[in-house]
Amino acid sequence: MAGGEAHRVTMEVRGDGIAVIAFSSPPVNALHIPALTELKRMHRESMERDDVKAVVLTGAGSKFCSGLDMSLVQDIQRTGDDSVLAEISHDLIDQVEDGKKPSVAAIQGYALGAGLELSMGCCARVATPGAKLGLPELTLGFSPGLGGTQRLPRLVGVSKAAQMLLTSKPVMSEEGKSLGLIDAIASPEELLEVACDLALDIVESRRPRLSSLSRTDKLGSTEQAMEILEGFRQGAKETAHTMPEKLACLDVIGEGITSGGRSGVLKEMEVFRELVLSTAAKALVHVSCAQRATSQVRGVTDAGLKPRPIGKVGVIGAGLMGSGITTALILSNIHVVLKELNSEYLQRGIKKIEANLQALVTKGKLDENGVKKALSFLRGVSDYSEFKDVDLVIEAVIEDLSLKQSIFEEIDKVCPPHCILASGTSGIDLNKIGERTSSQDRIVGAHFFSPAHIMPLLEIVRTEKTSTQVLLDLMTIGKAIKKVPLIVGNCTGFAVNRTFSPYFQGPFLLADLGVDIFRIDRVVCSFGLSMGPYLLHDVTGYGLAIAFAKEMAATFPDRTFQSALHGLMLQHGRQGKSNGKGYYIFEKGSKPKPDYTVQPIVEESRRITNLVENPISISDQEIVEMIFFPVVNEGCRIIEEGVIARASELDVASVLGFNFPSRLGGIMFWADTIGAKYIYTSLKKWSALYGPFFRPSRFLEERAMKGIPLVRIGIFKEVLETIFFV
Ligand SMILES: C[C@H](O)CC(=O)SCCNC(=O)CCNC(=O)[C@H](O)C(C)(C)COP(=O)(O)OP(=O)(O)OC[C@H]1O[C@@H](n2cnc3c(N)ncnc32)[C@H](O)[C@@H]1OP(=O)(O)O
Repeated sequence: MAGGEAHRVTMEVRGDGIAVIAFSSPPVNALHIPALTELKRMHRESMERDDVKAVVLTGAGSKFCSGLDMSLVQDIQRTGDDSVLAEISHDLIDQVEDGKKPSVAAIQGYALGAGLELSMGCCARVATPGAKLGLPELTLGFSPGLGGTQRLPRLVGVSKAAQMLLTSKPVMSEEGKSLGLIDAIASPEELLEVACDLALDIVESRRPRLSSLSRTDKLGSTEQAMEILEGFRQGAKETAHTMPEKLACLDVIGEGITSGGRSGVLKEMEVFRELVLSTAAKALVHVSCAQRATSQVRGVTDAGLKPRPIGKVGVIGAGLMGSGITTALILSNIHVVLKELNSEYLQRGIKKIEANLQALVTKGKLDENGVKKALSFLRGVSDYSEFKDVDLVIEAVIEDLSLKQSIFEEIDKVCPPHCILASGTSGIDLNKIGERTSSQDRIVGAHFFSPAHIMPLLEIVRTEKTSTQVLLDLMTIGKAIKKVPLIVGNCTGFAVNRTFSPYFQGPFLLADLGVDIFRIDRVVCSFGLSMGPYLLHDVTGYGLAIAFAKEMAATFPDRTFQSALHGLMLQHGRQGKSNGKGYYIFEKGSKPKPDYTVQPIVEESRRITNLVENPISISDQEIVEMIFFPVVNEGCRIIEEGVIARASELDVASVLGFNFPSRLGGIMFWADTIGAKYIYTSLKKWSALYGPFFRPSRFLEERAMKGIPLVRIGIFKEVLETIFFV
């Protein structure tokens, strides 16, 4: 949280001479300048006071600390000034470690990033059961900056420390205890008492006072330690071209081993500075902050309303989407009545749900008890009799307007008047879906991304009539099932599919210009997407793409490029993965292979479209640009039309809903790293050469001419300040 008032640090000196210093910055006790300044001041005071023998540092509430506040990280990135970090390292953590009196950390809930670093400065740590302890900085593109790379290896050994740092995975306090990171585990009720007792034990020499940075007992010999690091280095080298921070982090640990902890801390600061200011770190922090900012929606979360409880949900349709949505709901202990037309379809859907749960067991994310528990929240039905007490209905049938209209007409009658009526459509106009109901204010879109129990984005589509309460309720249930809810306006394709609609056209236009389709897939993968567009279409099937292309062409006839290729593929008996034959060949047990016998079909499409006489010759970079600049362009239209509230929301949507590389910061952030002017000029050139698909939007043109970025960086701070402090 940004700003000053929400941060509070208190000190209470107990009768036994222990000063309990508690810092509070809800909701996760992230550290920002005001809290750090207060913390430093109070710790210094505790060292000076005669009535204080030792200090216990703790977080207020049920959490210790989630690390440095993200808005502070963004401030450092914006100004390039990280002097504040050196101050914290020197004036706080070093003071905690080397001060006249011992300090003990009492950790509840979690200690992450700077939180764990602060606790490692203490001479002992007590944690609640299951508390998470970790250094997740590498997921943000930089390495720790407050001594974490030096103190962690000295507490848990080089191998475990390198593993924790490189994977960014936290350990629980129980493992932390066996590793030596934690000295004692205590229930939340006893935590403070145990920490105070431990502090007194140190004061009265019943326990040694240990300084993490001076310890060497867990490091082993220099040769052994360097050999361990070399092992990790070999693994990190494979990804070094995209993730250099892993190697840099290992170098910093190495510096501490060969030259001592102090020298390691200095090197760590230098590397932190370099990495935190890199484009990748800026991009990753931007996505993380933009994601958090989506939970503050003007006119919804600040409307003074309380979310209503959602105890029971009706899901209509047990196909791929319906079963995924149901899986997500029952995994979060929400009662679901799943409705299908008949028991055969229903059983098929329930099997899919069971398979979804078993896949989580295979991945180690759920155990058999968890499966049983989740299934106990599910009830399959084939009529609406059990819908009389549901709080929310999510319709997830096929994309057929008249079918959806009749379903909504029926649920409008059978469900209670407070029940939210949501459609899982991925693009049909919600006004049309709810046309035959008498309650437009409770109609809303709940667009999940497939597989719905895994993909984190939930696009909540509002019409002009959707009530604020309904939006708030759906946001709340979205969060409860671990989704990132994004409220968007109602238009064809909504925000995400509409923005990315050119991605379903551009690669086909390129093929019709003579660019090899397998090269297109390779280039898109090297750009950072997990799958190229042709393989994606094989996997998802062509039917959906053809239907969506028709819908886009009907709404935006002036700029939609329609390729004949999918239709031709179907005519030639190629359906993609579903029948094993598409652009790729699908064989059991092996990866999909390009099927070069598809070339005559691609040629046929080229002849039909007749865009150019001879195949064009372009570079890999131009392929990326010709595919993704039109996406940026459509995103600009979405922003201009107000379908989303902030450009950064498209970054979140592109990363979470479309797997756009987070290291590029999302589609609009990436566009800004290239520059609106270059994108505009390129689109203008291609539009003259290859048609209106590339025509630049007015918004892009305006930004290009005025030299204004498409996204306002630092959105997190700005949103929070607007909501909480203005
Ligand atoms: C110099 C140092 O080495 C550098 C650092 O310390 S960098 C920071 C490293 N720390 C991190 O990356 C931790 C990131 N946070 C998390 O992993 C998780 O938020 C958590 C485990 C702390 C809590 O998870 P959970 O309980 O599910 O809550 P979650 O929904 O994620 O967050 C709750 C709220 O806290 C906010 N928040 C979480 N971490 C934050 C942070 N570091 N700064 C600011 N706000 C934060 C979120 O915005 C969210 O706000 P909202 O209610 O308005 O949406």
